[in-house]
Amino acid sequence: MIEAENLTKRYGDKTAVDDLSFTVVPGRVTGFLGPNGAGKSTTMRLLLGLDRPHRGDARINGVHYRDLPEPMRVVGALLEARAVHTGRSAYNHLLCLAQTQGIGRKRLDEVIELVGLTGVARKRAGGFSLGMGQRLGIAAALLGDPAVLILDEPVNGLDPEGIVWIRTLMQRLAAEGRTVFVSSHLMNEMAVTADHLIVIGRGRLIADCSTEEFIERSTEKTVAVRSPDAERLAGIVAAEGGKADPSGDGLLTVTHMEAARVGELAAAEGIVLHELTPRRGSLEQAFMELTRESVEYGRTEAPAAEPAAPAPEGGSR
Ligand SMILES: Nc1ncnc2c1ncn2[C@@H]1O[C@H](COP(=O)(O)OP(=O)(O)OP(=O)(O)O)[C@@H](O)[C@H]1O
Repeated sequence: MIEAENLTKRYGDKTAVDDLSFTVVPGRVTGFLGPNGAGKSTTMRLLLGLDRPHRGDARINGVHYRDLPEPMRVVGALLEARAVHTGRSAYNHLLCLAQTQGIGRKRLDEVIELVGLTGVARKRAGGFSLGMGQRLGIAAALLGDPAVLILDEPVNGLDPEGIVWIRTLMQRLAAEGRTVFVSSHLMNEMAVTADHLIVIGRGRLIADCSTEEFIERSTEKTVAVRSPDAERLAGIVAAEGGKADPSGDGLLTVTHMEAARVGELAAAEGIVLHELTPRRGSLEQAFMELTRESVEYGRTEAPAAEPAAPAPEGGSR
């Protein structure tokens, strides 16, 4: 469990984290979202005792990070600005870390295998690609078999296969009962990875709820209706308080009315439907909507398009 209580951190006259309180519970993946400069990395640094808050408190499993006797066995972390500029091999890099906490070579081999670096473990880590460096960072985070994981942008630099791999790994770690707290700016990815979201803007809490609820709350639901008699149906929907926008080819986008009601009205009037699909907004839309006020640099254009995340295995989130 991770607990942040009234966390506040200032840099000069800039308040990076502003009276932030939240709890991250075990057994699910909790996504940490916020526009650039919202304070995500600062919050993670505060949780990990790498920075001192001006006010408030951060605890991991009830204890301040600095008071953990063997921190790597309790919390594993991957920080965004990690960069392994080392002449050491990946194996030796992990071995040094393991030795500081009395972690054996068996576990070392396990994590190297787990992150898929077995073939390159003896190669110089400094020459690794961004994606391989990311895997090495994740291996380091997992070394102590910790119950809590704090991962800052773990999918950064990973290819699509790597992204699915880290998603599956995070979900598995959470299913094992661990606390998994992960920041990302890839909304589609978070939508299929995280069960719960903590969203911040300008250092303040904006939302702390399930991913479903976040999308539900912040985007308008629509219904896609296709009918050879779209024009007449649009009039009927409008007369009943809905709004139907035609977009050609017999397609209407209906708002302010549930799909069931549209179907009932069509049936009552003997209007044939070729499609009736409830649609909900995307996490990206919800995020843009909720954080509009708190984008730090007054950005007005949409963020760079993100490739759609493939559906998770065996899930529909
Ligand atoms: N060491 C520092 N000195 C001065 N200002 C800082 C420092 N670290 C962070 N900040 C400022 O604090 C605010 C929060 O930064 P932080 O890196 O925590 O945000 P973030 O949500 O992680 O952003 P991003 O998504 O861009 O990584 C920003 O305005 C940033 O410029």
